[in-house]
Amino acid sequence: MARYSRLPGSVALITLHNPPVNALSAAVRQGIVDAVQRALKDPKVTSVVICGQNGKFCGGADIREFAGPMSGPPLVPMIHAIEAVDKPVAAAIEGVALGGGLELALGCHYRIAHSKAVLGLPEVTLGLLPGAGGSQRLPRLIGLTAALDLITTGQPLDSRRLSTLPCPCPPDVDSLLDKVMSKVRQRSRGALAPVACVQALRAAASLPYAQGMEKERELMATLFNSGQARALQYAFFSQRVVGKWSLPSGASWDNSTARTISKAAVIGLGTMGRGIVVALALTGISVVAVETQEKQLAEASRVVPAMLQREAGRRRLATPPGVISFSSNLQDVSEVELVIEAVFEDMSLKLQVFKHLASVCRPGTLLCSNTSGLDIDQLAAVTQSPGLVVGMHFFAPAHVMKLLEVVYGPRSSPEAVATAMQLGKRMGKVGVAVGNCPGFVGNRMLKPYLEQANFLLEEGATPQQVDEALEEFGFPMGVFRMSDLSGLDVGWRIRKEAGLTGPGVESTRTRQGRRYSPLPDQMCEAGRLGQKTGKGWYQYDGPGGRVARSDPWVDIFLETYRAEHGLVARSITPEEILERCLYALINEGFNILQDAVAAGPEDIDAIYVFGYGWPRHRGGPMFHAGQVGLGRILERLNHHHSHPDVPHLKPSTLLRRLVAAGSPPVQKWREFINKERVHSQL
Ligand SMILES: CC/C=C\C/C=C/C(=O)SCCNC(=O)CCNC(=O)[C@H](O)C(C)(C)COP(=O)(O)OP(=O)(O)OC[C@H]1O[C@@H](n2cnc3c(N)ncnc32)[C@H](O)[C@@H]1OP(=O)(O)O
Repeated sequence: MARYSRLPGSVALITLHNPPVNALSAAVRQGIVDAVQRALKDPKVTSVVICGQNGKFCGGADIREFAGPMSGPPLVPMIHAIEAVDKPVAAAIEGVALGGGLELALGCHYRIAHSKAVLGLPEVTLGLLPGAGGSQRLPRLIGLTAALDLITTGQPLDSRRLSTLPCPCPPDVDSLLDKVMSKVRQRSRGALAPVACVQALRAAASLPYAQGMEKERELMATLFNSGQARALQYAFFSQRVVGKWSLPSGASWDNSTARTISKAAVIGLGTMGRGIVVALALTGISVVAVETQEKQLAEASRVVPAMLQREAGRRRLATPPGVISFSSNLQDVSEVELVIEAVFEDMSLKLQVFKHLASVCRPGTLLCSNTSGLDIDQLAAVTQSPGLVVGMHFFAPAHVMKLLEVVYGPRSSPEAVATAMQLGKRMGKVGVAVGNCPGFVGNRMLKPYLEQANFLLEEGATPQQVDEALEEFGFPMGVFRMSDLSGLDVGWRIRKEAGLTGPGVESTRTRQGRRYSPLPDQMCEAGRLGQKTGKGWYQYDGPGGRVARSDPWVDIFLETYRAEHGLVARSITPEEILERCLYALINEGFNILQDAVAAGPEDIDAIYVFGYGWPRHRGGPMFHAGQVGLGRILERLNHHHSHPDVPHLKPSTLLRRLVAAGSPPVQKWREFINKERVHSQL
């Protein structure tokens, strides 16, 4: 027979009981079948362990039964049924697991054996073969060669201990490891751990166990003491910290209730809108996709279902995607619970859409804008319920990129923020709640970074030099390669709207009282918009080309520009490139914390890691500042702040105060900022 018991907690224990060797008699088989059924039916049971009474797992089929007529449940289907159950089943092997006993263990999902256990398939010695699946499962577990040896001789084995075994390797192991190493180096962009993993496995393949262990210890010690491990562990926690959002009003994730959205609409089916439709539909939400331009609508109706299909297939979704209906009529959104406006980044157009939405949507509908930096309050002001308006800033491609900035204004209700954050979570995004200001967090910090990159070109650097320094740091793409990919006209349009460039604006290097580089505007004026035109800071094989090559035209363009403005090119080191670009960005991060636009450094770091390609093994810009040393950042900002007309390099008050307070670790900044605020020091 077999005894069934449920251990405290969730494990069911099935103990074979048939002294002296727990042979699989008809009664034992029946007992196993019944016990497995019980374990499956018991909702409290989440896993099953099979063991044998009296220190013996099982001596195999009951040899005595072979002589008579078969009775009781047959062994083969019984083992099949065990293998098929969806709760994990483990065999705990003590003493012997022989013949049908080992075959029973092979049908379990896991096997764990005592060091003195003896395992074997001795059927051959009884004129049989391992006919309860042993001849089929064992070679799949231990390979054909070892299985041949065990099954044809019937010789039992001691329970193996992995440290005593050689590492099975393909004949060309060195070339395999070299190939993997170069792939890993390329992919990891300076991360140490993936490289160390390959080194450890090389040791397993080439060294005796003890030496392999020594190598593993050495590698682990290096990783443990590296800043990268600390950065990655910090990134792990910051991802979780941002989920526990809080607003200056005191509303937070644990005192606000989110609405569950089942019907949503997206307005505008350009690149962003299409991605957002797919992201929503993948969560099972029914989406009304609205586009008023006929041509764009026709293209989206063709492209979006294919995108959805592809992504659903890639994610092997259990739930079928939500239904998408396409429309050219804004009136069709009247029944949805939430709208995401994703029209062109133009305030007057967005205002027009919001006014229209306010008139067609049911009262209580949440209205969200996928703006990358425009004023959410201004949009909220044209609706009847400003509390129901938030920004949902997606990143392209919206159905792939993890980051979502959820932008709240002073009038956004906790419910609206909670719903947007919850929706982001359903879409698999890392949502970060941020305050309303031009560019929010991500793009506000990007501005001084881009600005410094342009200044560096004026002063003598090439786009390649700048990009190489940033890529060496760990960004997947340097700033100029990235601009070419996203299109130089995006920033051009924003600068035109801000009155910084365009007809009637004088082509000087100081605008609106600040140092300004007209280089990117001039590139656009020359029709060099990036990959889409086949030419930007680099040249490509043609419009839409992806492979960037340096372009002598750009070198001549920069030389001419410098000559026109009386600038003398100087040699610029990668260190200066990093300091100027990254410290300007970090400094803006401190300003953002000071202004309470981000709740803490983790929010900024999550935004940069998940949305802007900041290398995860460097934690994020604010964490990096702590690693470099706040004093050092302050000193270098002071050094580079030689141009009083470059305010982004002027060290932020918060940075100064942190340095004055002895540079507390990044985990303490939130508390520090709150205290400073209470004492009106910020
Ligand atoms: C459709 C698929 C059908 C079949 C596939 C499966 C086939 C099989 O499983 S065939 C059986 C394979 N198993 C064996 O060949 C193991 C045989 N037994 C042993 O090798 C040893 O008994 C032992 C290592 C398990 C224990 O050794 P030890 O402690 O020295 O005790 P004994 O050998 O004296 O045995 C004690 C006692 O138990 C009886 N016994 C042992 N194994 C079986 C068995 N499989 N079936 C029935 N009875 C078994 C043994 O005869 C002794 O009995 P007595 O005390 O009455 O003599």
